[in-house]
Amino acid sequence: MQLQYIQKGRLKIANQLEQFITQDVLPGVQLTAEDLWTKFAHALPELLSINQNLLQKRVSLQQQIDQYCSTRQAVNVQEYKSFLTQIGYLQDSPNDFQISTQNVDPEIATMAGPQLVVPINNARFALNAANARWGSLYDALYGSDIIEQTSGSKTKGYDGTRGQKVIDYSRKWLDIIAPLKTGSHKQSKNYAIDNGTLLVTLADDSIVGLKSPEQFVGFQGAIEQPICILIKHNNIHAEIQFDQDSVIGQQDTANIKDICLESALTTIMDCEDSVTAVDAADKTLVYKNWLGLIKGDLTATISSGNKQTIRSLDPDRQYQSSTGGAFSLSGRSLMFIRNVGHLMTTDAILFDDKPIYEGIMDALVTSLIAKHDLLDNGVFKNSQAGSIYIVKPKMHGPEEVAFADLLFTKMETVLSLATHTLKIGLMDEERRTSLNLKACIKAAKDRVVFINTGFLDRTGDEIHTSMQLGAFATKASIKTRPWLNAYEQSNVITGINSGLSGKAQIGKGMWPTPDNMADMMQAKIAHVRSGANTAWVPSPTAATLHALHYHQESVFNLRMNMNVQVDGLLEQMLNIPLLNDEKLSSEQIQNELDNNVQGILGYVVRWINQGIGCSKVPDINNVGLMEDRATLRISSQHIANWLMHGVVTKEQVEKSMLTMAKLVDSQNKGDDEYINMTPDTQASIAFQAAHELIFKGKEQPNGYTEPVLHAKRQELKKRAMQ
Ligand SMILES: CC(=O)SCCNC(=O)CCNC(=O)[C@H](O)C(C)(C)COP(=O)(O)OP(=O)(O)OC[C@H]1O[C@@H](n2cnc3c(N)ncnc32)[C@H](O)[C@@H]1OP(=O)(O)O
Ligand SMILES: O=CC(=O)O
Ligand SMILES: [Mg+2]
Repeated sequence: MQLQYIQKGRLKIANQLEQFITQDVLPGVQLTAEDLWTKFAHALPELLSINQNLLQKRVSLQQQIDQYCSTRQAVNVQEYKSFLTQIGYLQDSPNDFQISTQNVDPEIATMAGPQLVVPINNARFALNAANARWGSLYDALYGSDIIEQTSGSKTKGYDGTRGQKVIDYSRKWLDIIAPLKTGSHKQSKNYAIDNGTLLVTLADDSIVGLKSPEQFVGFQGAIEQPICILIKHNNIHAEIQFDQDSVIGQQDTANIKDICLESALTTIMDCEDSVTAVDAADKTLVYKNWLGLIKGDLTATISSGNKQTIRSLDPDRQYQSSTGGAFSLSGRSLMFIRNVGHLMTTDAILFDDKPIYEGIMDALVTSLIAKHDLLDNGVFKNSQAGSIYIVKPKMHGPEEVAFADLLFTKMETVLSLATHTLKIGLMDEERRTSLNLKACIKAAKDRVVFINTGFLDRTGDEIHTSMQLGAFATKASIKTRPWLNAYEQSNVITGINSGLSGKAQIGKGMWPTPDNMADMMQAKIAHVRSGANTAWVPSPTAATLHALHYHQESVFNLRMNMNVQVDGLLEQMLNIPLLNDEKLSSEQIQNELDNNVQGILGYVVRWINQGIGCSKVPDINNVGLMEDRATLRISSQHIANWLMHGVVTKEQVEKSMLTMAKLVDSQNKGDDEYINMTPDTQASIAFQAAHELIFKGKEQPNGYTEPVLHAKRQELKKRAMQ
C-alpha cells in the first residue's frame, strides 16, 4: 500500500506520524503545527546538505584507506600515521580545554552507577528499565548463576537452602556497603534507630554502630520498628528491608526480607541498534513509547497464566530522615534517548519529495516529545536540571560531532528551547572518533554529557576499515590485542583531561552475556577501576548486581590517582589486530565460521521476520549472547574479511549457512511466531538478508548492517500485505 502523506510546504509527513505529532505530542508544548513544520523546513536544506557531504567523506576516506591497505601486508605505524594525517582521517589534537556543559543532573555528573540499555519499542521492557533505578539484590542473586544450583535442578517453589546462600552472600556485601564499627553484618540480629543513630545488635548481644554513622540517612515505617533502613554509600543508596512475617524475613536472624539497591542510575531508551524501525509505522511506535515514558502514562499489560497485571512507571520513594523530616528519592532511572546515527534516510518525512535523514527526524521528534518534561507536563519529572539527554551513535570524527552539535542547535531554535538544552552523549565507537576523541569532545563541549566506549561497533569498524590489509584474528583474539585496551584507556584519560569528571559520564560498554552474571561480577569491576563512572548492562538484574561494584570502589577517588598520560596510546590503537603469524587449525577456522554464522542467522531471522531488534542467541558453545546490530556488524564483517583473504571459501560459508540455518530453526521450535528458514532458504527473506550481509559485507558502508536489514524487513512487510 502506498504511504499516505500530509503536505506542509516543501515537507510531506506520513499520515500516521503527522497525526501522532498533531494530536498527541503538540498539545501542551507551546508550539503550533504550522510553526513547527515551517521552522523545521527552514532548517532542513543546510542540514541535509552537510549530512550528505559527511557521508560522502566517509566513502572517500574509506576508498583511500582501502587503496593504501590493498598494497601492503602490514603497516608501519609511523608511515601509516602520516598517511592518515595527510588524508584528513587523523586530525591535529586541539589544545587543552575543559567542557562547559551546564544543567546536568547528578545521576550523570556526580554519581557513579550502572547504565541500562533497552529497546524502546518494547513497552514492557522499557517500563521495566525505567523502574530499574531500584532492584532487589535477593531476586537478582536468587535468579542468577552467582549462587550455584543447590539441588541439581531448579525447584519450583522457594528453595530455602538457596535462599540462605543468597542471604549469606548479601550480608558480605552489607559489610562493604555499610561497614560496622566492629564486627560484621553476618552476625546481625537486630537493627534499631536510637536518637537518629543506627545501632546493630550482633549474635553476641554486643550493640554496634556504623563505622561512618552519617551513612544512615533515612528509614520507612515506625521509628521503633522500621520496615526499611536507608544507607548512603559512595553517593548511591541501599535499603535494608525488614518483614518478620515474610517467608524470607522469618528465615533471617534480623528479619531482613531483602536488600534493595539503587541500580540503574541512568537508562538509555534505544531507538537505534536494539530496535527494528524501518518505516513510518515503526517510527511512530518508537516515538509513542518515548512520549508515554516522558509523560508518565505508558503502560504494558503483563500476562502470566490467567493473571494479568498492568506495568507502569514507579513513583518516587518516600523516607523519614535520620535527622528528622521527610524526603524522597527518585523511583526511576534518569532517561537518555538514543537517536540513530547520520547514515540512514527515512520516508516517514519527505523534503521536496525525497526522504530525509532519519537522525534529523529523530532529533526533531524525540526533543519535541521531551519538551513535555521541561514544561512539567508529565506525571513525573525526568530531568530536574531541565535538560534533554540524547545519545548520538556511530559518528566518525570531529566534523560529524560538530554536525550533531549544529543539528541540536537548530532543533533548539525550531522547538523554542534554550541554547544547549539538548545534551549529547557521544558514542566513541568508530575508529575515526577514537583516534580524534579530544577534538570530538571539543566539537560538542557545551553540551557533551557522556563519552562511552561502544566496543562492539568499534570492533566492527576496526575490521571494516582495514578490511583490505589482511585476515583478522579470531573474534576472541581481537579482544586481547593491544588496540582495544589502548582505545578503552585513551577514552577515559581523554575524558578526564577534558574535564568530564564531575560534569559528565565516562562510560564503558555492554556486558554481552546476559545469563553469565557470575562472570560479570568478576569482570565488570574492571570498568569501575578503569575510571569509568558508568558501564552498560543488558538487564535490570545485571544493573542491580553491577551496582555492587560501585560500592566496592569509589571511582571519583580512584580518578584522583590515575595516570592521565595518553602517550603511546594512539600508536597502539593503530596496531591492527590481524591474524599475522597466528596459525589456526582447520577445526578452529570452521568453529569460528560456524559461530559467526549461527549468531548472524539467529539474530537476523528474528529481526527480519518478527521485528525483534535485540535477541539472546546461543553461540556455538550454547552460551546465550546479546546480539544487536553492532554484534551483527562484527560477525558479518569478520566472515567477509576471511572470505576476502581466503581463510574460508565461498562454498564453505554457504555450507555453514545451511547447517546453521537448520540448527537455528530447531533452536526456535518453541516460538509460535517463528518462521523457519529451511528447507527453502531461497524463499526465506531472512536467510537471504544474512547471505547478503556476509557476501556483500565488504561493500556495506563502514560495514553497517542497517541498509540490508531495513531493505529486507521492508520487503517482508510488503510480502505480508500481498
Ligand atoms: C552494542 C549496543 O548497542 S548494546 C545496546 C543494545 N542492547 C540492549 O539494549 C540490550 C537490551 N536487552 C535485551 O533486549 C534483553 O535483555 C535480551 C534480548 C538481551 C535478553 O532478553 P530475554 O531473553 O527476553 O531476557 P530474559 O528472558 O532473561 O528476561 C526477560 C525479563 O527481563 C526484563 N528485561 C530484560 N532485558 C531488559 C532490559 N534491557 N530492560 C528492561 N527489562 C529487561 C524483561 O522485562 C523481562 O521481564 P518481565 O517478564 O517482567 O517483563
Ligand atoms: O553501542 C554500543 C556498542 O558497543 O556498539
Ligand atoms: Mg554501538
